[in-house]
Amino acid sequence: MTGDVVIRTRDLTMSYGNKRVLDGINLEIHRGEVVALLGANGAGKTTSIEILEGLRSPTSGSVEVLGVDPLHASVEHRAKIGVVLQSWRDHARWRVREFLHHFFVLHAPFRPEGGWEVDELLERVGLADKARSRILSLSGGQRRRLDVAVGLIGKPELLFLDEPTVGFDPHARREFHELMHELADVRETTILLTTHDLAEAERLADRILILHAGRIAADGSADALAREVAGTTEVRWRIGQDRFVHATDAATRFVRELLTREPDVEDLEIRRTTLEDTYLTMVAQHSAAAAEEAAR
Ligand SMILES: Nc1ncnc2c1ncn2[C@@H]1O[C@H](COP(=O)(O)OP(=O)(O)OP(=O)(O)O)[C@@H](O)[C@H]1O
Repeated sequence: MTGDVVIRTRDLTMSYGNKRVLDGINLEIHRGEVVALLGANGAGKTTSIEILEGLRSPTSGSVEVLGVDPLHASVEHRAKIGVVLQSWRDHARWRVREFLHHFFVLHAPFRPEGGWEVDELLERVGLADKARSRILSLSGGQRRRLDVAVGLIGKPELLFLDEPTVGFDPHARREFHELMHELADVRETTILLTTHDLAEAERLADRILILHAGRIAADGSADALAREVAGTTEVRWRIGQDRFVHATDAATRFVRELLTREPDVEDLEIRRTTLEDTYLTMVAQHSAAAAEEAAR
């Protein structure tokens, strides 16, 4: 992680009334990183993103996004940031191309080198054949793709995506993932996304953050987190009536030695630890640690 710091929070807290949602978040995200923010419903993901976007004022702590406090950012500064929020915008009678063109014009004064053309972007999000359709005639997934296009039109340096692929069919999801990889790898766009789809997080993100009980319960690549919990791979086998399971980082060597040692092995299964396994284990560990701390 050598790039510039694009997002920095120090001791960030957020309460709604007397309900503490974020409880001292310290975070640095670097240029070109793709970071997935995970957590249960109500964990504070949207709240965090809204604070980083400058839509919400935190209770305490400091926030810097592209070097400035997002609450006091200029229009020029905001133009460097693309946003795909959870909520739908209500522009039912607009036509798809007209709608995207509207945002293109808004961004025009700040247009960076190599920005998207409207038709090029419609093509990339798979809406070229819907360019003249009214927004009200789009399916949920198509509407979501248009939201993504609106977030991208200014060629942002930083992209916030709140559950971007809800309603996407598998094909659209695959194309979206390819586009995100291209943005991060070729254009060095920094991406912070929330998702409940852990397979998507694993596929897309260099780095996973798990938000739990107002704190960052885990921070690392999917592989590194899996290693923290146990091994990255689970090996299962049976000898006679007895069943065995072993977590390891070196599955091939382990299996080779096992078969040499135990010629009667049957039902051998090798299963990579998924992010879902890691997530559930880490949240459980964090809950137990928090309960222990509260009891002290
Ligand atoms: N404007 C608000 N006023 C009061 N409480 C709020 C407000 N917005 C969010 N909350 C509460 O803050 C907590 C965090 O909400 P937030 O929407 O940030 O969670 P989330 O992690 O994005 O959840 P989800 O996965 O369901 O989208 C929840 O308990 C929610 O009820």
